[in-house]
Amino acid sequence: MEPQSLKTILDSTFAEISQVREAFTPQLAPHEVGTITSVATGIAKVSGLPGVGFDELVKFPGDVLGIAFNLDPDQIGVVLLGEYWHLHAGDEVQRTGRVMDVAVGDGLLGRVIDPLGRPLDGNGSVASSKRLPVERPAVPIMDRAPVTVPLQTGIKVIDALIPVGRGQRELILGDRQTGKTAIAIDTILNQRGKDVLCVYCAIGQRASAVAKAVATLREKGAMDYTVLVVTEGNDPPGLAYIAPYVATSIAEAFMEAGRDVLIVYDDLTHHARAYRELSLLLRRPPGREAFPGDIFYIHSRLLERATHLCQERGGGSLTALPIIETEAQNISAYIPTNLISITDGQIYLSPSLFELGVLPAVDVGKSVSRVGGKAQRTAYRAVAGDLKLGYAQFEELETFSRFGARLDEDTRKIIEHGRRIRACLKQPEFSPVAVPAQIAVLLALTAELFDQVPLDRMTDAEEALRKAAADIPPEVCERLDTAKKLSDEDHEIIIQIARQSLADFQSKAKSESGPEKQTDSNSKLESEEES
Ligand SMILES: Nc1ncnc2c1ncn2[C@@H]1O[C@H](COP(=O)(O)OP(=O)(O)OP(=O)(O)O)[C@@H](O)[C@H]1O
Repeated sequence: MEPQSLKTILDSTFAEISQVREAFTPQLAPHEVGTITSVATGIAKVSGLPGVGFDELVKFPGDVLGIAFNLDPDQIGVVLLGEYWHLHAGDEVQRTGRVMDVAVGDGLLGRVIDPLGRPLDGNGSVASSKRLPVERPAVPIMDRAPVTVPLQTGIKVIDALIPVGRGQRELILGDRQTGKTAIAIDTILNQRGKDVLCVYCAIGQRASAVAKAVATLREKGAMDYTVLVVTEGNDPPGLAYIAPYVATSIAEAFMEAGRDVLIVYDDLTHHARAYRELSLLLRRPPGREAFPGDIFYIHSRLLERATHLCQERGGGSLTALPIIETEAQNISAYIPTNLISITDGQIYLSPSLFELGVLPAVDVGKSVSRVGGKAQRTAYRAVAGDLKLGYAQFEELETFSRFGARLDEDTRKIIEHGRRIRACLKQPEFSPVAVPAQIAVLLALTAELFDQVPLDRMTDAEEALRKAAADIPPEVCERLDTAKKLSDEDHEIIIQIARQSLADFQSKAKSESGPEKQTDSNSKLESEEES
């Protein structure tokens, strides 16, 4: 090599090195690291993180995350969001400088995830480009619109008597094993083809119950428009605590994109219990039933996020169906009363009706929908008043008649009519009924067409009428959806169809039984009275 060229090479190398040296600016990022002082069930106490913010995520060894919850001057209380068996006092804890967020968007549809967004369905990672914080302020009042569009549940008793509107919050409450989940799942199934997306949030449920819900949704083809956020009973309480907020952020993202969304929280009793556990471990002062003072706030903050957005914000809606489990039918316990006062109505499921086989076991007298009536379709409104009155009168007289009191003809008629209303409102699970079929059954009921059908044939008669409702002309079905009032002609068309389909049952009733047999139950009552 030429000496000249060697010098040139060395010069250029030195020039490059000095350029890099000049461009280099040392970046010292302060990294706050604290240490665990103690670990308990689902929480950890950490010292040495004085700058940590409220709700900030902190990272423990083994990539376990936690949320800074109690900020005391000398140490912080952290809610752990993962398995904590390997954590010990003295382990290092790092700040992350961010709050908890979750992946949102269409990529989540059909997926089953845990509250940290990790897939539980074995279908690989969730495809999503957008993330939203888990805790978000509710939509301001000026951006909200009144509830005007119905959310059909497909359950006759609810759509007719306790209607739910899109953007409403309707509580489902009842003792254990009374069919609360079944109502929520049926409502999700009924949204098939109705342009409503669903989010089902299972909180602290048994693994078998979750597996059953997932299997049902899958089998009935409801997964295409549903997201499931799942925590099981043996997960850390921190996961149960954040699960509904995560699910709500996922639902809100759809709502803000102008979609109608339904969210089910199954159930908030477990959520309240998880929060109580965390609060007691963090030594927050206990209040009524040992729940912390802010238990009302955590639920109201959650449910306030359900709303109907105004047109300027896209017109989307988020309907919430929170579920609460009562103990010994005590609906005036602390958490149920809180939730009743936060929501816009409640559907109460009675264990006594469940035992009698009246399913769904909705106690109409204790259930109410405060805003849904305004959103209800007019065809329902034409029948709902009579139906409610007839059913309420029946319930009152039914109890009375059990004492063997002598009943006059009018009273007997009310009781017999009421029994038929109850029979028509019965419905097996996972079989939502379409609007025209529901209207046909309800109109036939109020027109007293079922009153000549014997009670033991009511199930068949009702089914026959539902099938016959397929003959309602499409233009009439359309008007049932849109018309301001059910016209006399449409009313007559539906009644005619009902009359024809019930004729068999009625004539058989007459020919088989004659007048004596028709009043079968009456004679039973009379014989009871005489004895
Ligand atoms: N309409 C119905 N027709 C027939 N069976 C029903 C109906 N609704 C609910 N069931 C049955 O009742 C049982 C209890 O229902 P479900 O699990 O929905 O109740 P739950 O109140 O959510 O229970 P839990 O308290 O365990 O959460 C289930 O076996 C379910 O199949």
